[in-house]
Amino acid sequence: AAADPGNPAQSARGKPGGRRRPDKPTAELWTELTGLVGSSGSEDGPGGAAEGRPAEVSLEEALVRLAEFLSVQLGAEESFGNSADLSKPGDVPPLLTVTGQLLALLAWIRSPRGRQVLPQATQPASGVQPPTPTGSPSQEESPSISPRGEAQGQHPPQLEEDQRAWQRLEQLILGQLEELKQQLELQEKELGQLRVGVGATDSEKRVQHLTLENKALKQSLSLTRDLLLHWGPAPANRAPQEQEEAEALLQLRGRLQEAQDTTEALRVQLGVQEVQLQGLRGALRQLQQETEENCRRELQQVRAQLAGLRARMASLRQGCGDLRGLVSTFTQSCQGSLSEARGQVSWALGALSAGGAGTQLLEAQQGPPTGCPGRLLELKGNIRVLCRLRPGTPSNLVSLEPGPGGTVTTRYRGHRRRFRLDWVFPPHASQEEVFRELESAVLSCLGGYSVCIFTYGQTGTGKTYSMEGPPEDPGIAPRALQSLFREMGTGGQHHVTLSMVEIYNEAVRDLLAPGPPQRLAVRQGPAGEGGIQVAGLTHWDVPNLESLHQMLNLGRSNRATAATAMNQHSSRSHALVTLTLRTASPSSGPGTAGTLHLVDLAGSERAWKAGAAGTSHEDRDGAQRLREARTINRSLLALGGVMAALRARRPHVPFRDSQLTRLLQPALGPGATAVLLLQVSTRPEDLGETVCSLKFAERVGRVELGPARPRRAPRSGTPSSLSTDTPLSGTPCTATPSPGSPPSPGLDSGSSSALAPPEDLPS
Ligand SMILES: Nc1ncnc2c1ncn2[C@@H]1O[C@H](COP(=O)(O)OP(=O)(O)OP(=O)(O)O)[C@@H](O)[C@H]1O
Repeated sequence: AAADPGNPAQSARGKPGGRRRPDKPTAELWTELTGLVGSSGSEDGPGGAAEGRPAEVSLEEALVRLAEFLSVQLGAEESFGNSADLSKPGDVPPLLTVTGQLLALLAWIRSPRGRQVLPQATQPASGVQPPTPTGSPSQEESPSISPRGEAQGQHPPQLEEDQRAWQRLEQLILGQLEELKQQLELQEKELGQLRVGVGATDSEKRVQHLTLENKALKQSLSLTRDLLLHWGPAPANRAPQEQEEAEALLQLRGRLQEAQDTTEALRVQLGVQEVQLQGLRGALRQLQQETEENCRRELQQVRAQLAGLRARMASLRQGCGDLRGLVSTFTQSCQGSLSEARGQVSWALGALSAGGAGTQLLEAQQGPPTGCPGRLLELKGNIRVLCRLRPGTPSNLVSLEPGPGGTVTTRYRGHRRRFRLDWVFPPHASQEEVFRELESAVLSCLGGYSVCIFTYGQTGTGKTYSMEGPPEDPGIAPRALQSLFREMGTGGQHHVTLSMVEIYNEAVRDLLAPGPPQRLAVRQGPAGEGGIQVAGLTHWDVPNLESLHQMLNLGRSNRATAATAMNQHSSRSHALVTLTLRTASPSSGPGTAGTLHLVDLAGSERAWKAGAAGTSHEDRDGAQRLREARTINRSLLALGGVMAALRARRPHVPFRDSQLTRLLQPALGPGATAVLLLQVSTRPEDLGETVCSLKFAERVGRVELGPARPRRAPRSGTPSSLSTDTPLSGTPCTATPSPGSPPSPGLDSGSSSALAPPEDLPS
């Protein structure tokens, strides 16, 4: 009350009709109260005794006035709309609580027991009449709050009534105490809830509220204690009461302290929980991130595994297909071998029955070769890759280990790469050495095998040199023909035919046609029979080696060549020479039809390097070279695609992508034997293309065509040069000249005038 002396007066002034006593304004009550405080204290108090009042005021009187003041104060608060909701124990204002406690104290003082304990304290020490507390907070609750003087002057029935009222009040106060207890319990419960962990902000507010309440309670209690100390009975008489009060106070203080401690502990706990909560939130966030990350990673792994499984499944499927192919190839090979054996047996039997016993051995020796070399090749299903290095300035960027299973090592753009090939010929290797390695394959044609030898490489690396060679040092083709004719001897057991075409700017031209070369149409053979047909292609019977050389020279001269920056006599086309060797079959059994394809591919080249970059109308030659280079590269690319498909054993092989691959289809079919002679340059400026060529050759080396098997000769019709499966039929072919007759009038002279290239070909 001493802490805020101004407010009571102000609040009382604005509400004259409240519970406040009309004849005693709040200011007056306050003055009285402060006067009491001053008078009850020491003499240096704020002047109560100095105003002439008696020095002693009874405790009861003082409490009555204090209660009166507080009740007026409560009334004022209520009138300003600050009325508390008494149904909620937590909302009971401290002022009401203190007032209630004061009233309880007063009731106790006025009770018989209180009067016994405090006989003097309830009596005013002097003759001061305390004011009548008619404006007490609740007339019903405290009917007997009246000055002690009045009580003394009352009649006995009135006294009894007072006592009953006091008892009621006592019960009421006890009820209030019970309520307070309940409040405390509720607070404890709330604190418990807070402990459980309600929202941090609400909890803090609640804690602050409770702290304030505790503070107010503490203040009210200390005020009560002060009042009790000041207005209590004399030390001698007050001892038991003081002790009791002190105990009660101690209890209250203890409870207060407890509540404070609890609050403090709760606050600390809340702080800890907050920190823990923050930590948990952080951990949760981190956990979420980690989980997301893990999920993402696992998803990626699963996807990768799935992709791997798919790839594996695809490869397994492919492997299955390959296996099926191998099985069928094996079956076919067995059947082929069987029929070959049957043919040989029947041929031998026929020979035996026709001739005498003395000639048996000789004829057996002159019979169809058993094809031992071919049988050796049968075991190698792969395309064989031989590599020949062009003579030139030695470079330390290309090194080699020559011989069978040799290697070529390149150092290109800081990468060292080693390529292993079936055979590596050093730059100084002779034409003879190269052919020796191919001879067995060439001779296997006599046993009915299909053999294809093709040269591949960058322009100017010696493909034509290796295939044709100069007259003084012939290459593979002349040597092969010579070897074949030597092997065949003069027995006339074989029927040899020859055809020769070139593919220039994707046009197929007959290099041995008796007249100007015509563009020929390439078609797929009849459905189910396989193979291809070249309509109008001339097949020449070759009676002897001399005629064969003449024909080859003629075809070679008809081939399109031109001078480029890389090669003075660069072949601008792919040339295919096809030699068919049919055994003159005995009447009792079928013969064989071997085929030898000799393919001199045009060189792969970079347009700018080959000096073929001209595009202007004036530079017609340059434009022509550029066009040639483009078609050459495109067809070589198609050949690479075919090789890749064959190597991967894809069900579809893109033979139709270019004329070159279409014509090579029979030569690269199942059961055929193919040999690639790779020509490379060791010049540093050609290193890029050397590496590309070696890579291509390495890939080709992995292509499996299946075990080689001989072919049976067709019963009739024109021999098939480009399709070993099916004879050319449907479109009539050019009449085959009779054996021994020259192919054309100009053939003997070797002139190309009779078979002059068309106007669009370079002369
Ligand atoms: N091993 C070799 N020994 C001697 N000379 C060679 C050898 N290889 C190539 N040459 C020479 O190199 C030049 C080019 O050779 P060739 O015409 O055969 O190359 P190419 O690869 O056929 O070129 P293109 O693809 O342009 O037709 C020729 O003059 C040839 O004589």
